[in-house]
Amino acid sequence: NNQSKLAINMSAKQDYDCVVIGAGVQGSFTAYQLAKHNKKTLLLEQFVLPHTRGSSHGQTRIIRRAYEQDIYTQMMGEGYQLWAQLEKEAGVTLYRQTGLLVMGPETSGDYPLVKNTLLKNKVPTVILSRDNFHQHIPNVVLSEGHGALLDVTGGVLFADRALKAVQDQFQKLGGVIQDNEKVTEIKPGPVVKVTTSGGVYQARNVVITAGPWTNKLLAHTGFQLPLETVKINVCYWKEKTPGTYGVKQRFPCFVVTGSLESKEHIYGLPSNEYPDLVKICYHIGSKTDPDYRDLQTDTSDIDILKRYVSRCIPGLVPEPAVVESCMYTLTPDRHFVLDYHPNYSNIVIGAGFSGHGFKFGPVIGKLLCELSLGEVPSFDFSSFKIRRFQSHMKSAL
Ligand SMILES: Cc1cc2nc3c(=O)[nH]c(=O)nc-3n(C[C@H](O)[C@H](O)[C@H](O)COP(=O)(O)OP(=O)(O)OC[C@H]3O[C@@H](n4cnc5c(N)ncnc54)[C@H](O)[C@@H]3O)c2cc1C
Ligand SMILES: O=C(O)[C@@H]1CCCC=N1
Repeated sequence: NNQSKLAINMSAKQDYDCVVIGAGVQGSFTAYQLAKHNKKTLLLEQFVLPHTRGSSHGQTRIIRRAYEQDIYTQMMGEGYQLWAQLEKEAGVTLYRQTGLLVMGPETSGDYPLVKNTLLKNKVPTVILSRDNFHQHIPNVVLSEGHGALLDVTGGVLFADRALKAVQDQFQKLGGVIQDNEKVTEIKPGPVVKVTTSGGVYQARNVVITAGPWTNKLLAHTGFQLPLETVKINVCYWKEKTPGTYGVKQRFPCFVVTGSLESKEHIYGLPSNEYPDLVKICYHIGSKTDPDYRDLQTDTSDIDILKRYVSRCIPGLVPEPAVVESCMYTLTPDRHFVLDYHPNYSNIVIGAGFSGHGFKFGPVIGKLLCELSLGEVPSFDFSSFKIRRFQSHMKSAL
């Protein structure tokens, strides 16, 4: 019976080269890379897969090279190649090029930084003038004082499909996924002991990619990162005329960048996953505990979105037709954490993807794998090291 199976599992320790904790986009790509390097790898997930309770679910995500900082634009150079490689290996389409429309205060905040990064890194870009904006992007109103450009490489990633593809490839390479197994204890040491609701595992190396639950897991190792988890209301808005903002009509993904004066921080994707519904979200959420996400009921973001939609996207009904939930795990500077655990060099942490990590999944998986194998990382990850938070950190002991 189940009880005795559990008793047998709990007593028999199973050995792996590496245990990856958390089967979101980052853990799944890390496990896949480790298996590609012939490492005996276990990917643990607390929920039954696929699930909708973390940060990687949903049908779509934006992919883009448009960023304020060179490092992300450059990382995505390799990112696109690795996405294409997975598409080829798995025989599925994961990326649809739509372009990414960036709009924002022309001379302040993030817009001029993004423009500069794109041009400096020679990313195919079209700068739109106020005069020709309407001709290229009908049915969107460009706010007064805003500039607009198109990152031609931008588009949609089919997120759920991508997660399944990378997990399938991992298993084809001999990797093991145990879902519905929550990690309840991590005992660091030269061989790390990982206890779950279903068994006990040992590995020379562990990678923690637990998204919003990262600090709950790190508490077992006596360490905490300065992370904040927020809930995002994922809103879908109905087209007044079906197809006006459709992926098939090549309506682009878009981002409205903020500045000190205008705190819009809004982004959207063409209608695709639900017929005639355009996904538009606010990039700032309200603090939540991932185990009680649905108790966070703040909807002030939806009020901001309603005003924006009615002012700038006149072809949509300014009331969301569908609202789903997702979470960001924020660092104070909104940059990722990709590093060794400060006290245990055989535990690697990938966390704090701050609401923009999906597109980087293949690159992050590669880097976390390299760190775990003790290899020299293939790109300079100094911006992502934990020591930048020295003043924020506190011990959980
Ligand atoms: C609304 C929304 C829109 C976004 N849009 C974009 C976008 O357009 N483009 C983009 O690039 N990024 C976007 N992102 C960000 C991106 O989706 C995230 O950065 C990324 O999914 C984070 O992945 P993760 O693997 O770190 O976390 P998660 O997906 O949360 O994975 C962590 C996993 O760890 C598991 N876990 C936790 N604790 C345990 C435990 N004790 N035992 C076992 N398993 C455990 C969890 O169940 C979970 O499955 C968006 C995010 C949201 C919420
Ligand atoms: O990461 C992305 O591209 C999106 C859009 C901007 C805000 C967050 N996620």
